[in-house]
Amino acid sequence: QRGKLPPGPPADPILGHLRTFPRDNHGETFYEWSKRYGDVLHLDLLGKSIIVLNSHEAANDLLDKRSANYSDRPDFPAFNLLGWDDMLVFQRYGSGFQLHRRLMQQPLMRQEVAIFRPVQTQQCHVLLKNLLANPEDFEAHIRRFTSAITLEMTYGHKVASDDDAYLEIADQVNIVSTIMSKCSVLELFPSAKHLPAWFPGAWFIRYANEHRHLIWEMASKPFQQVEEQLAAGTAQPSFVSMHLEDMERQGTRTDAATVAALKTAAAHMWTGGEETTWSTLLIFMLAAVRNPEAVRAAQAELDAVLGPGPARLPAFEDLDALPLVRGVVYETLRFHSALPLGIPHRAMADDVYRDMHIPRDATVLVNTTALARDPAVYSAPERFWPERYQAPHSEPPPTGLGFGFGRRVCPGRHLAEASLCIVVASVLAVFDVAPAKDAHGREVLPEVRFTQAITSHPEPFKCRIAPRSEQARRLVEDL
Ligand code: HEM
Repeated sequence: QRGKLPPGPPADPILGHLRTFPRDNHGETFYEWSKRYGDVLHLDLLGKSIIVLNSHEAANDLLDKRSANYSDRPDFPAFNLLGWDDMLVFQRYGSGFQLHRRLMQQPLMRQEVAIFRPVQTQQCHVLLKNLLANPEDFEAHIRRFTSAITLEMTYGHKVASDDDAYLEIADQVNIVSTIMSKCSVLELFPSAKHLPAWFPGAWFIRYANEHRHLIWEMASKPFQQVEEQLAAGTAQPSFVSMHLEDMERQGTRTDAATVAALKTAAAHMWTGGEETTWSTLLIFMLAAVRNPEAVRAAQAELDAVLGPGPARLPAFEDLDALPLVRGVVYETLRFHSALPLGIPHRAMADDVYRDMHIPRDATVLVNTTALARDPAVYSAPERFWPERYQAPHSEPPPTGLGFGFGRRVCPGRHLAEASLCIVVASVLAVFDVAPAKDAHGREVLPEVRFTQAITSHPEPFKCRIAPRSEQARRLVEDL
């Protein structure tokens, strides 16, 4: 039986919510609307149903428990223009999805990603050295960290210096990521294709046409190099080499479709993993500057485990003994998501939820801004409070709001969490992060302002990063 559509703000009979649909700060606006109309909102965009989920309960009920109906994606005309329709993240639910998902998921399972720890540790040490030498360029150093680990994990290519030729390819990828990060939420919808040129966002179509070739250039060169290295017996273990060797053993190495899928999956490690990890580490830096108490508590924990000073740098093996450091990572994910509205899901069939009719083909968005403040899950949600995840509070980690739901949950989440934990632990172990000072020597707390797009990170801000002690400085200098 069909119930009524979920509630929402008043709509124009023809344009629906096109005029009221927020141009920016979508999460905040949807959150405000949810307080008035309920945690499941319905919006109409030129006849297209958009469902916005604003609570953990609704997101879990629909996207996890009923994932058979909500694991599809809507069409992404703008990204299709970039030639990205083969990428797992944009793939419709079906056999292509299963193949791509298997390729991404298997080597990125919790136990499997431990193989990448040496790469993450080594590049984290490069990051510490760069932060010590040139702290004001922290954004660029974090970018170098995410590019270097991605190149080595995906293709086994070790970045030895800033002149590395592959970093040029990584720069191209960053251009593509910038394209993605500039794409506004409105452009996610099929109606974007029909928008007149004057409409904010239609510029993307032209931009996509001009830059489509980049992604394939970036995918081809390093992939081909791994193939040559395997033939010569010189390949380093990586996502691509491990898959190609497996395919050799299983006799599928000559299957052009599987090889093409692997090439796309490898490119996806960049586009899916690089920008999001970089954004989240910048969100951590902003949170650290603004929450000195939480930082001090985590540093006291680090000193207790590593020895005062600290006596040594943290390693992956220490993380189990550092619940507050992990709490800082969780609070970072909750403070602001690198994907504030997740990646849209699609209802494959009509559904009824709490007497509300969810129409077939509706686009389903998760509003992480509302989930982060969900009073059923988080107490004092506005507080950056890493202790909330420990007993006796034991609030749940922000897994869904950080990494998504159901069969589309982020396959890179274990890898991403490992990168975040080792960087957060290492930076806090050796550095103090404080607000920058103005001309009069007064501290200026950076504002909480994020870029407004599908992916999101803090607007550029200044801070002071300095060694916590002479001992900390020596530890980094000696790396
Ligand atoms: C902090 C870093 C990261 C964050 C916050 C993040 C977050 C997300 C979110 C929210 C989704 C959407 C899930 C859904 O639709 O319900 C997603 C999907 C995805 N992520 Fe991540 N991610 C991160 C890192 C990575 C990494 C390192 C990789 C690859 C190695 C990766 C690969 C993917 C892929 C391929 C998808 C699409 C999955 C699908 O459509 O089936 N992500 N991610």
